[in-house]
Amino acid sequence: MTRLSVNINKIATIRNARGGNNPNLVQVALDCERFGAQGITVHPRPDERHIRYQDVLDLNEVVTTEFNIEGNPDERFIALVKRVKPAQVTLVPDAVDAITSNAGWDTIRYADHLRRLVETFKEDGIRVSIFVDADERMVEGAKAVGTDRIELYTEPYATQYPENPDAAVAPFVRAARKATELGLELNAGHDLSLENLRFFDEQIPELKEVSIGHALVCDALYFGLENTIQMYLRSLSQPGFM
Ligand SMILES: CC(=O)[C@@H](O)[C@H](O)COP(=O)(O)O
Ligand SMILES: NCC(=O)COP(=O)(O)O
Repeated sequence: MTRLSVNINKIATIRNARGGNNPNLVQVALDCERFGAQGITVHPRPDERHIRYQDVLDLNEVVTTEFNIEGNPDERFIALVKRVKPAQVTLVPDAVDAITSNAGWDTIRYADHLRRLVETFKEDGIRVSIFVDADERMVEGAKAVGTDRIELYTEPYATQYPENPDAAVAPFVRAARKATELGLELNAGHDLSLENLRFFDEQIPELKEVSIGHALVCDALYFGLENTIQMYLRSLSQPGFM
């Protein structure tokens, strides 16, 4: 079964556009859960352009599904995650000026750094996931630093999917098999959408969780949030939806 974690960054983007509290991020998170989401993902960035650090504290008071905090593990992020102790932290190697995440970790080059981070979060009982490209060497490197899970960076899949779905998914299938062989659990995310999600999930039965934000919020403009979440759930292997 693949679980759906809704990334609510873009809800915060809209709220911040006017400086007030509309839409109310906490209420949207609660509604996502009510509409079937099995997790809430946030990705605070140092400039707080969407999710603010205070949002993470506020959400932690109310989220009852899996709370997943993604981000670049700078000092402030580490302190926040250790304070909140979410179900899962996803480590993402973002450049400070990146528009969005655009690559996975080089788990070999940064092995010592990642090993220390994994240890510090595991001390607090937080499940750790490392964001990686669909590259078997990077999966092996992730295993070597002690992570529980990896999250496959799916933007390259999403880009190639319209022209050649089989070729697009092939490296992800290989990376997923490698992860399973090594005993690593598997998440995926970035640019997954109603167009490309079902095929990805069908080809990778090992998948535990997808986190989806940008496309889901765009779809919600047309279909409404409740319908949209149900449509994404129907694209995944879910008991009751198959
Ligand atoms: C790690 C990942 O792929 C997503 O969290 C993505 O980076 C979303 O961040 P933005 O909403 O800032 O684009
Ligand atoms: N980890 C990926 C995520 O949370 C959402 O990415 P996107 O759907 O906004 O591209």
